[in-house]
Amino acid sequence: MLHTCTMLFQFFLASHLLLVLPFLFLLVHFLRRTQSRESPTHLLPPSPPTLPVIGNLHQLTGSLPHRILQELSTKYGPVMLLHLGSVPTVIVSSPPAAEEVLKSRDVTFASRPHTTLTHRLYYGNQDLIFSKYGEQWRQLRRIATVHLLSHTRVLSFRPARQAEVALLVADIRSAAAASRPVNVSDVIIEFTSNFTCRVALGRTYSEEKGKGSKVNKLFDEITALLVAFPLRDHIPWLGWLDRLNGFDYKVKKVALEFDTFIEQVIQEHIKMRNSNERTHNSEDLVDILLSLGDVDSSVSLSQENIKGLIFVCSLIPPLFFHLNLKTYMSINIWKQDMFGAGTDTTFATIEWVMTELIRHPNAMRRVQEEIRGVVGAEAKEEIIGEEKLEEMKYLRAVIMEALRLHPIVPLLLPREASVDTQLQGYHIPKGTRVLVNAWALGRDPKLWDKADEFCPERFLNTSAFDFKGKDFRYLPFGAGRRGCPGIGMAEVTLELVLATLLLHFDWELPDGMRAEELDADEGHAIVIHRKSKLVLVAKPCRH
Ligand code: HEM
Repeated sequence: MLHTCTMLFQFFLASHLLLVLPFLFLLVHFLRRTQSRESPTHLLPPSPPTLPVIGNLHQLTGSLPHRILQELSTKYGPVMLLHLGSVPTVIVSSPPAAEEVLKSRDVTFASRPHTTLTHRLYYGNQDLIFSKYGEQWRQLRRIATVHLLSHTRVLSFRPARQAEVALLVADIRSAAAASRPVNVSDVIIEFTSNFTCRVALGRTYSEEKGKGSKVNKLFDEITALLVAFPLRDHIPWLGWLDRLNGFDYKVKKVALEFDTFIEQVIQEHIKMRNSNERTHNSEDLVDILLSLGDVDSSVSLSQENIKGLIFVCSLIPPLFFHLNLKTYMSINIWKQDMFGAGTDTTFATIEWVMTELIRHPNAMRRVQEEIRGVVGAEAKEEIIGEEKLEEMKYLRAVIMEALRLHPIVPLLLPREASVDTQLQGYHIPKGTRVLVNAWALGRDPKLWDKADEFCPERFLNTSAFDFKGKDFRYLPFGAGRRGCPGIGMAEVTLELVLATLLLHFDWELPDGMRAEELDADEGHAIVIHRKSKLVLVAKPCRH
């Protein structure tokens, strides 16, 4: 009896379900349509058509990514969704959208995506640049701003800065005396790498027999990996191919060798600290990191944190630069990654400023007059007093304008939405990557008068812009809580080097080349350098 009842009930239920299901289906469909029409909360940003598996990757070839993305955004809008393989990536290229990412929803977008390489080379992302937003990042950021890159610390590096600037001037003088053109790119990279090496490690390793070539080889391997394209990061289901083609093995091997090297640097510093056998006068960044626990009880750093901080504070790249500059150049520095947060960026900026000044003789004349006027009688001295830099307003405007046209990290560093959120009314699912196209913002004719022209005057007599991202049209150092913490260090280095070069020398193009013939092509990289090296003739100036 019970069995019959159950059968009848099941039949009844099934026949009703058959009637009810189409109705339910229509209801859900209707609700969905009403919701998407009435509220934009589930509307994704516009997107160019995608191909299966690779998404929009095929559209990113042929030119530089920031230029391609700028062109696409004129068609698809300032908040545009691309699929890089299977990775949803939003590109932002208007001031209100940038402000939402970097200011009003800063916390939501404060994480960085992790990739195979950053995870394995950057100590499981236990560094500052690639840390997810959270307690670990907060602690590392505090250490960087309070202990490593504070105003007082930047001042304390003055002797190292001045000593290296003196060597730079001597180098250029000797080229001028021999009537040789100066390879400005080479001398500037040597300066920035030597300076950072002094500040960071307090010494160089170049003179150690045998070690140089071993470390060079390691660096060759890292560079090769940095320009590779791990499938796992963009098309995860093909990740097994990374194992099959040996990529995973190489990354593991290089990460291990690299760790052994950093470990050795740390051990040398510990030994020196214990025995008081310091070979240099002031503390370097490794010393500071190692003694942090003694001076700040709130700091607790793991070995991985220390190594990660050493790694990102540009302590390693300059070392390699120093070990063998020629090898470094020959293995193609132009393809370097953000590996040298401090070194590479400062070097590339100086190169662009000199390029624009040579192409604009009026601006060159004006900035030289300013510098020579401010320095006055002191001009006989080789090195400018750093307190004089404050007075060089036009020089600052020149640097700002060069960075508007050539923001050397044109897409900033990638961010990631840590929860489902909104951006300019569009729905942004958790995990979406976000790139802010600072290059497009700086060149937008709707935002700037004569947007493609070099015109430093636009930054004179105005306090509307700064390097911290006060105005979202101008973001060469990013903005918000993940904005660049090295601005203070970069500013003084850039100003001192440029003021010195422009004080002591008049600059010309070689072989009768005309200013309009000098190219300003950009190389392929995350930090954008000139494509070719900048070679100029320096004529010592008697003031
Ligand atoms: C002209 C020189 C420089 C430029 C143009 C520059 C630019 C940038 C940019 C665009 C970012 C990403 C910001 C964002 O995502 O909003 C960044 C981050 C960073 N920069 Fe710089 N930078 C320069 C020099 C330096 C120096 C000298 C250092 C330190 C020695 C440094 C250390 C860092 C670090 C650690 C981060 C990551 C911060 C974080 O994720 O919390 N930078 N920089």
